[in-house]
Amino acid sequence: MSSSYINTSLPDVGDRMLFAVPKKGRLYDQCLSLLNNIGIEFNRKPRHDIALVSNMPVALVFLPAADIATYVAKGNIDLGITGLDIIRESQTENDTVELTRLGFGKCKLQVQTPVANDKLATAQDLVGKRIVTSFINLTRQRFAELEGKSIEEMQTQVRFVSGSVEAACGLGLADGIVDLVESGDTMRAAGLHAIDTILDTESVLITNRHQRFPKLVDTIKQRVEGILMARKYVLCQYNIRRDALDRACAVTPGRQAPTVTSLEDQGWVGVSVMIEKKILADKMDQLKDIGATDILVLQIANART
Ligand SMILES: Nc1ncnc2c1ncn2[C@@H]1O[C@H](COP(=O)(O)OP(=O)(O)OP(=O)(O)O)[C@@H](O)[C@H]1O
Ligand SMILES: O=P(O)(O)OC[C@H]1O[C@H](OP(=O)(O)OP(=O)(O)O)[C@H](O)[C@@H]1O
Repeated sequence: MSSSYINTSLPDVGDRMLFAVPKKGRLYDQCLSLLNNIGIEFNRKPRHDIALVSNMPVALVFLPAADIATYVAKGNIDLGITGLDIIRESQTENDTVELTRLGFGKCKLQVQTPVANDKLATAQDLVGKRIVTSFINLTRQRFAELEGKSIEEMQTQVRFVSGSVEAACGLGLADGIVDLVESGDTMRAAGLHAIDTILDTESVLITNRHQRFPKLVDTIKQRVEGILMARKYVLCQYNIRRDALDRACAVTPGRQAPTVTSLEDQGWVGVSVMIEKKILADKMDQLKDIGATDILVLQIANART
């Protein structure tokens, strides 16, 4: 459960909590931005995969995203950021605890076939055929389910390749593939289309069941959730006639309840309330319709729930 680094050129992590983040790839930039936003300060030397955090008893460990779930599940790492797809594929969901979904790294794990082959239009059409993927466990589970058989007995052949999965059909290695799709550009460029979705995935903050540092884990979780909330909501302030307050509160109920303050003019109140960004414009229109004035919208830099 505890860390045991023997390479003396590595920084001494001492009794620090180990926090794994992807060392490169799709999640890297967003993870660094999140660490910055939650006030984690560190200096990573070139080619070093461990960086000591200067303002918390934490050491960051930069690992391939694909391995992070396994390290966390086994207890070698206390906290980590990786994709839900990786957790499911590495079958570590029972040994990891999902703390928070992070809202980035969103994509779908999809079954894809050549557009030109209209005989392969549904996942069922691929049963018994050849599939290539980096997600063999999730693919086998899906096709065993479609066949109504166990993974040992299923007919569909599922083979592993580590990357450039989309090339497999064109090269004659597979009839279909299973791979991640975000914009769909990679899939379309390879002449493929999606015929089934196995999983909707995004990045998650995970820990394990052995938690050596529950307090620190909780602090980081709260900081992350504060940043996610700040990104999702704005603070809206407006004035409304006292007799229209009930209607205004129905339009903007807030996360818990609006804050209502008295104004010098007894017939009016000021309201301050959090509103989700995606419904803001609509809510402002509705407030205007019921007579609200001086409707102001303020960005939230950070929050604690
Ligand atoms: N196109 C994408 N859009 C959004 N998220 C993605 C996309 N591709 C991958 N991800 C997410 O990022 C995780 C890591 O994928 P990535 O391709 O960066 O892995 P990697 O193979 O470790 O990196 P690299 O390809 O640089 O070696 C995936 O498991 C998934 O959760
Ligand atoms: O739908 P899109 O927006 O095109 O994204 C999908 C692609 O992104 C991922 O690969 P990535 O580009 O990270 O490189 P990789 O194949 O080396 O993992 C994934 O494996 C797809 O190939």
